Parts: sequence; C-alpha cells; structure tokens
Amino acid sequence: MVTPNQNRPPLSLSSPPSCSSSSTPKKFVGDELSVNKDRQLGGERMVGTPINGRARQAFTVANGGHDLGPSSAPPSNAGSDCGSIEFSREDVEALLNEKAKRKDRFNYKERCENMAEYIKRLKICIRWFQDLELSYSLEQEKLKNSLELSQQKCVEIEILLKLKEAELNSIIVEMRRNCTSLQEKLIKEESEKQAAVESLAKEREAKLNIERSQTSLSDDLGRAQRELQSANQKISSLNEMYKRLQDYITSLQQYNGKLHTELSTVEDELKRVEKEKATAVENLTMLRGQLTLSQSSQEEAIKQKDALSSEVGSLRGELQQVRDDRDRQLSQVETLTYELVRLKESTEKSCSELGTLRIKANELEARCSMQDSQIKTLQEQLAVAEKKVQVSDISAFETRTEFEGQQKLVSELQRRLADAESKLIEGEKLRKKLHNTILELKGNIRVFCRVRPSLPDEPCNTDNKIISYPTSMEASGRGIDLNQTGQKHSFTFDKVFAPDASQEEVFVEISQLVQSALDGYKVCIFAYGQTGSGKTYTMMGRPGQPEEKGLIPRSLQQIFETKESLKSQGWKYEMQVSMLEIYNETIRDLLSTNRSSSDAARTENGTPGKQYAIKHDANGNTIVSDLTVVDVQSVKEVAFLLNQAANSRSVGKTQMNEQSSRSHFVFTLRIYGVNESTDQQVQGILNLIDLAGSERLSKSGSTGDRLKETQAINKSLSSLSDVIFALAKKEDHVPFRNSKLTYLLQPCLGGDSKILMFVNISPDPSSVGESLCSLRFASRVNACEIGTPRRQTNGRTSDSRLSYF
Ligand SMILES: Nc1ncnc2c1ncn2[C@@H]1O[C@H](COP(=O)(O)OP(=O)(O)OP(=O)(O)O)[C@@H](O)[C@H]1O
Repeated sequence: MVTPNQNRPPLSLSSPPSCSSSSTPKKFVGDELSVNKDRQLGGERMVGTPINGRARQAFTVANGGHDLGPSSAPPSNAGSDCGSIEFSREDVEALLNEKAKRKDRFNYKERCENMAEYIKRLKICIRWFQDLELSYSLEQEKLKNSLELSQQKCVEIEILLKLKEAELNSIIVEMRRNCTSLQEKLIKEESEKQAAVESLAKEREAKLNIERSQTSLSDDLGRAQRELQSANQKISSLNEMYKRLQDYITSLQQYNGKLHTELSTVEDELKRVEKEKATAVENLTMLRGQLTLSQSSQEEAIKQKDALSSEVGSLRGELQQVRDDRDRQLSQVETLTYELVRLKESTEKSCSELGTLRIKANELEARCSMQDSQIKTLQEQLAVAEKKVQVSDISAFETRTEFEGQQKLVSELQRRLADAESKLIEGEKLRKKLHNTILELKGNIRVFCRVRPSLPDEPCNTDNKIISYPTSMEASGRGIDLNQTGQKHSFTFDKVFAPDASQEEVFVEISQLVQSALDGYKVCIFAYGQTGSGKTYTMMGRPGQPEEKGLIPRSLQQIFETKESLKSQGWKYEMQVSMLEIYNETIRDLLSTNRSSSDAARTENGTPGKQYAIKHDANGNTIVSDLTVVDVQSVKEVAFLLNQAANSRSVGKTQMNEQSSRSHFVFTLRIYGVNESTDQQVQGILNLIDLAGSERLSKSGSTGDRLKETQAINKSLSSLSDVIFALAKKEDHVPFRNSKLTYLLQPCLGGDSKILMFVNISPDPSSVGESLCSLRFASRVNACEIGTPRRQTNGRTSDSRLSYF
C-alpha cells in the first residue's frame, strides 16, 4: 500500500535571498497535508494557512481553548521570518504591498525582483502541490475503494460463514434426528426380530415335542400292530390246536367205541365162557362122575378155568387200562375243552383287545393325522416365521446399511463441520487481519458521529432542521451536513449514526474493537460532545432499560462471553477493573470505599483530598498510586462496580459539581490472557471514557467555580487535541503532561493503540454552534494517522495489582 507520504517528492523550496534559512520543509509539508485533508473532508477551507503550534495556540485561546479552526490573524512573525515557507501567497503579497507602501531603507526593487522570483517558484510549487493533491485524492480514492472492498469481503465472509454454520447446524440437527429415529427403528426391528426368533425357537421346540410324541405314538402303533399280529398268530395256532384236539377227541371217541365193542365182545365171550363153564361144570359133574374120570377132566377143566381166569384178569386189566386210558383221555378232553373254552375266551378277549387296539390305532391314526395337520400348520407357521425372520433380517440389514450410511454421513458432516469450524477459525483470523489492515489503512484513530433524537422538551420544528444526511453512494452512512444560518457544512466520518440508531446497532460497529482488547491491544473509546448530546447515554445507556444498555455494559458482556468461549482453545484470562473521574484536574477514585469522606473534606474546608500520582513504568504501563483495582470474574461483578461508581459520581455531583458532565469518567479494564497449550500471553487494555461536556466559555456563560470548571475542561480537551495532532504530525515532543487526562492515557494515546472517538451531536438548533465546533474537531481528528496498532504479547509484570492504562 502506498501512503501519501511515500509519494511525496523531495521538497526543495528555497527561501528568498534575504530570508533566514531556518525554515523547515518538513513542517511545511505536514501543515500542508493537514490543510489538504481538511479540505477533502469538506471542512473549513484553510489553503495556505499554517497550522503550526503557535498559530493554533493563538487560535485556541481566541476560541475558548479547544476550537482548533483557522485563525484569521496574520502571522505575527511575518516581518522577521519572511523567508519561511509558513507564509501563504496572500501573506507574501500583503507583505510586498506593505513593504512597497512603506518605502523604507531597503532596495525594494531588488527585493521585488527576488520576491517575483520567489512568487514564481511558489507558483510552481503551488502547481506541484495541486498535482500532489490530485495524486493524493486519487490515492485516497484507491484506498477508499480497496477499503470498501475489504469491508465488503469481510462482511460477505462473515455472512457466508454464519449461513454455512447455520446450514450445517440444521443439517446436523436433522441428521441427528434421523439417526435417533433410525436407531429407534433398529431397536424396534431388533426387538421384533428377537420376538420372532423366540417364537421360532418355541415353535421348533413344539415341533420337536410333537415329533417326539409322534415317534412314541408310532412306536406304540408298531408295538400294538406287532401285538395284534402275535395275537392273530396265537389265534391261528389256537385254532389249529383246537382242530387237532377235535381230531384227537374224535379218534379217542372212535377208540372208546372200539373199546366198547371189544368190551361187549369180551362180555359176550365171558358169557360164552360162563356158558361153557356151566357146560363144563355140567360136564364136570358128569364128569365127576366121570369125576374120576372127570376129575382128571376137572383138573383139566380147572386148569382151563385158571387159564381162562388169568385170561379174564388180563382182559380185565386190559379193560382197566383202556378205562384209565379213556379216563385220561376224557380228562385230557376235559382239559382240552377247558383250554378250548379258555382259548375261545382268550380269542374273544384278543378279538376285543384287537378291537380296542384297532380303536386305539384308529385314535392314534386320528391323533397322528391331527398332529400331522398340526405339524403342517406349525410348519406353515414356521415357514411364515422364517419368512418374517428373513424379511426382518433383510430390513435389519437394510436399516443397518442405512444406519451405517447415516453414520458415514454424520461423520462426513462432522468432518465438514470440523472443516467449517477450522475455516471459521481461519476466517476469524482473516477477519482480524483484515480488521487490523483496515485500521492500519484508516489510521488507528477512527471517528464515529452519533446524533441523538430530539428530547421531549426540545422544540421539534421540522422546517428548522439543522442536520441532514447525504444520500450519495459515497457519503451514505458516513456523511453529515450541518446547516448553520443557511450555510451548509459537510463532514465525513467513519460512520454516522442517525437519531434512530439503536444502542445495539452502535455496539455492533465497535464490537470488533472491543474484541481486540482480548487479543492484546490497547483500546481507547472516547465520547466527545457538548453537555446533553448523549455521551453518557452512548457509554452507559439508560439505567433500568436492558435494551438501552450502553457500550460499557455491552463491551463487558461480550468480553466475558468471549472469555468463556476461548476457554476451549486453552485461553485463561484475568481481568482487573478501575474507575476514576478527573474533575478540575484532580483524580477521584470511584471505587474507593473511603473516597467520599476525603473528597467531602476537600469540598467542605477547601483543603485538597487524597492525591493520586500518575507514573509510567519502563514497560509503558501506567500506575496510579492508591487507586482501587478490583479483580473481576463476571459481568455481574463489573455491573456491581459500575453501580458503585455511579453512586460515587452522584455523591460527587452534589458535593462538587451540579452536573456529572463536568468531569471526565475513565473506565479501565485490564486484560491478561495466557494460552497454556500454545504458551502465548497477551495483555490488552480497554479504556472507555465519557468526556466532560465541551461547551465554550461564551456559551456556558460561567462565572466563579463554574468558570474554573469550564476552563479546566477546556484545558484538558485542548490538551487531548494537542496530543492527537502532535502524534499525527509525529512531532518530537508530544505534550502528554499538559493535562491529567492525556498523561493518564499516554500509553493508550501512543501510536500502537486503537482509538475510537464518538462525537455526540444534539439536533437542537440552539446548539448548532457547539455542534459545528464538535464536528470540526472530530473531522480534524479523523484526518489524523498516529501509527499502527500493536499487540501486547509480552509477559505479565510482577505487580499485577497496579493500575495499568
Ligand atoms: N440516542 C439517544 N436516544 C435516546 N435518548 C437519548 C439518546 N442520546 C441521549 N439521549 C437522552 O438525552 C439526554 C442527555 O443525554 P446524556 O445525559 O447522555 O448526555 P451527555 O452528553 O452525557 O450529558 P452529560 O455530559 O451532562 O452527562 C438524556 O436524557 C438521554 O437519555
């Protein structure tokens, strides 16, 4: 980036021959640059008017000490330092005229020639400056464009990141919801599957039981069939036996008949024998007579009779035997008959058993067929259950694959989220870098203008509107026009807030600056303006109205929120708060518990109260002796302290000054951060300052103590502007010590801090003069470049209980 200073050609403006060579081209360049910038910003035209220290002082005194506008008085050293390049063309011409009129002892002709030569050179110089001015305006245009581009890019990146984050968050929420429903579905499916598997196992068990009972029934049936077969065999064998016995009985009956016929034959024979015996006896008798004769014959007959008796005995034995045989046969027949009867009975029993067995078999068959049908039903159920299991397996598989897909998607989304988060971090880094680059480009002093709305007790005359806002693309949101008795004064700032701008809208614009205090920068935010213009409203807000909270509570809320969110990145912060006010060049500790008594003593008997000495150490830190510094951990604690300070101020108000605006209020938050994972250390400071009202003496019409107050305020505000302009001009001596305020803020006003000034404006037509002064001052501040903000990354000093600024 090319800065105007780098483009500036070497200035070789020589003095006229008779002039001293003590003039410094450097000063001239600086003054001219200031003039050009003022002209660019639409402020007062100041071409050729030197803005050196002396002239400004003279002007300051004439305008109540703080208005640093152009002086109409000619330079007092014109006669003695006519060769100085601090003179404008008009000055030189006036001088020449004056000199020509006086006709003193000098050779005017020669001097006139020299002057003409000098004027020629000046004309060249003016042309060169015009060129330079053109190139500056072009360069500035370029810078503005690049700035706008960077800002746009920054905003676009932020919007994109926010959109992306929101989109990803919604996708993740959706995916998580899907995931949960899928997991629930999976659990349901798995429980259903479990139930199906259990019912399948039960059915399998039932099938096995049935099969087991079927087998046992089949065994029973086989056994019964075998028993039936054996019974049938027994029946057939019994039938055969019966037949055989029948045959045997028949044969025995035949034998008995035979024996009966034989017996009758034997009986007939016996009869015949008996007859023969009788015949023989007769014969015997005859024979006995024949006895003798016959004895022999008798003996013979006896012999015959014995033979016959023995024959009868054998026949009788034979008969007995036959009879025994017959009896035996008869008993055998009886036994066989009995057996036959028994067999018949057993056959009948077997038949009935067979019937029972057949019934049983039928029953068994029926049961078997029933069980078959049951088995078939069970098999069908089993097939259905198996199908179900298959379906649930498939659906479980599908669910699992879907779940895995979802998990992959979730991990992909998480990866993308992590990417987005890292991009976000990168974007955040880029944003910080761009923000710092923007600040570097703009210079580290930025000026915001805020116009408060008309108050109820103020006249609301729409015809007499003193403030308007340009609508051109370039000046929209940044320009403000002030109408003073028909004359329009145009100003441009980094941002202009119209009366309808809310506290939130204002805070959004400074939130990045507040954030950089946590990043280790020194940040200073001032509210400048006349009494009643809205400085306290801007800084503190309206008490008891949370939506109208001012920049101080909002900044602290953001700082503590960011502190919490940075914990995850390893950052730990310690913070200390101090609050003071500067009244009539005296410091008052607003957090001191015994402050009121000491201050009261001062006001009552006129003796000075506690003196707070300001010191700066070698590290560029400021120490205010005896000032109360409080370690804070939360917004609540700071809110409590702010309340305490407000009470102290109101006590002071009644005791010392009627209006709190007659003192400068300085809130300081010192931030010390350590990142244990990266060993980084940062030390930032946030100063939020509600300056005293900037009325001119003429307007305030003060006398006595009020006059003293106003003079003190003007002195410190004038010192503040002197310091800022001296820093902008990179002067060797910067008058920090000229007031308590500037001396206190020295480290934060130095080149390496970030400064933002709010210029608060009242829309009241009666305040137009004050508004114009404020706008002019702010416009000059806005044109300043006092350095590049630098991050404080050094370690902590040993005494952390001191007050740092
Ligand atoms: N932007 C705004 N919106 C609404 N009311 C406002 C706004 N700015 C200021 N006011 C009101 O204007 C009045 C004066 O404001 P404030 O006290 O903040 O001015 P000031 O410049 O701080 O004055 P002092 O220096 O006396 O404190 C208050 O009643 C305040 O509520």
